[in-house]
Amino acid sequence: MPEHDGPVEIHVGGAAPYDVVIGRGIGDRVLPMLGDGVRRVAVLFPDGLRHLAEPVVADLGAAGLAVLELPLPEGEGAKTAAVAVAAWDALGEAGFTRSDAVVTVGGGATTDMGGFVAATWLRGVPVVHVPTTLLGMVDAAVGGKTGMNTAAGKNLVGSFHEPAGVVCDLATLATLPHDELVSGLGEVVKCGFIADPEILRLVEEDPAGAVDPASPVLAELVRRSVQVKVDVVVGDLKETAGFAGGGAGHPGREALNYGHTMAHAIERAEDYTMRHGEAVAIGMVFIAELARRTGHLDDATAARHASTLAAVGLPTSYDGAPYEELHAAMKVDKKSRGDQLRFVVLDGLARPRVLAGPADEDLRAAYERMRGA
Ligand SMILES: NC(=O)c1ccc[n+]([C@@H]2O[C@H](COP(=O)([O-])OP(=O)(O)OC[C@H]3O[C@@H](n4cnc5c(N)ncnc54)[C@H](O)[C@@H]3O)[C@@H](O)[C@H]2O)c1
Ligand SMILES: O=C(O)C(=O)C[C@@H](O)[C@H](O)[C@H](O)COP(=O)(O)O
Ligand SMILES: [Zn+2]
Repeated sequence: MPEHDGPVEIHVGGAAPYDVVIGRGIGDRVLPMLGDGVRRVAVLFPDGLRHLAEPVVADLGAAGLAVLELPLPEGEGAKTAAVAVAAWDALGEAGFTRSDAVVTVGGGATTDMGGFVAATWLRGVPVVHVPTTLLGMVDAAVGGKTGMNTAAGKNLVGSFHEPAGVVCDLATLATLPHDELVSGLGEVVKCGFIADPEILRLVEEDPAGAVDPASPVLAELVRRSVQVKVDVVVGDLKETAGFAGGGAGHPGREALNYGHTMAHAIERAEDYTMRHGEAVAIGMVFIAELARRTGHLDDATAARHASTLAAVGLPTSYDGAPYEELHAAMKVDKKSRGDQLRFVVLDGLARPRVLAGPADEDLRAAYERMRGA
């Protein structure tokens, strides 16, 4: 996406179609996405990002909409039942009806919680997402997965609720801390491995550009990653294709969970203090080794995981929790069926498939590789 070009629009088809707009200085695209009938809007944002929410609030107010500002706790602290209850109470007090809507401004934690509030209030009101992290733009804000964590694990409560639109304003990335930008690259690289190897080439060719919020390389990575996500979710919004297919063919939406079975276990072991994209990076190194050991993936493609992730400063090893703890946490992953763990592995570059019930010996060996052993 060359710098001089205008915004790019990626259409998401299906029963509730919407657009993802990617560009710079495009905050004014929120209002038209809300539609004509909307009278009131709740804007949810982390308290620390008030400066990014304010222009959106002002724009909606200037158009005559009544705006209810709902500041949330920072980051993962927003994804709790208590925060959902507080938001529902605020909407109830303000008398929000089905002609009202939600707008989220923030990272993936904000779009997950704001999307969940929109999905559940009156069984669903429209939501427009304005992701302000790389990870939110390329992944969390697109595709309609919403939710929160429980004591048992990551994202265990939620629903599918597609947004009415997504506005990825690359200008907001200017204030994003470097480590947060790098974390988003975890999901970008994931898209490269599961579907679009050109992403890997771009990252490997110019790792400095990949982590520069002003670079055209990053803009192109956002565009390509959003396209990967859109292509997957339009075919399998509710993530049923992989199980229905018995593991033999493309896993449908479960492909987007590449690296996540271990990643979510690590995040829980770390009490959600590790960034999601960092955990996904480590989880991909784990799963690449499992795929290699079980005869799915060649040595070079498996090794490429750690080298590409390390090139942009992502972690590739983790030894903070014992195998037994991580194994127990992986069992509550949504891909599990009964006692059987199911993973997304690669049968080769950009060829995802499901691996069900791998041998404990292989899991332990992949865990040892992940520990850097
Ligand atoms: N629903 C999905 O499909 C999906 C996909 C991927 C990830 N997720 C979820 O997304 C979450 C991670 O999202 P994230 O990586 O965006 O983290 P995050 O939402 O926790 O944001 C990270 C930090 O950056 C701050 N921040 C955000 N934008 C900023 C900006 N422009 N300038 C300065 N600071 C800014 C936030 O306030 C926060 O402190 C996880 O909970 C993960 O499970 C969901
Ligand atoms: O959109 C999806 O589907 C994904 O799996 C994208 C993931 O990057 C994301 O972290 C998602 O929230 C994980 O979903 P979960 O169902 O494992 O909680
Ligand atoms: Zn993820």
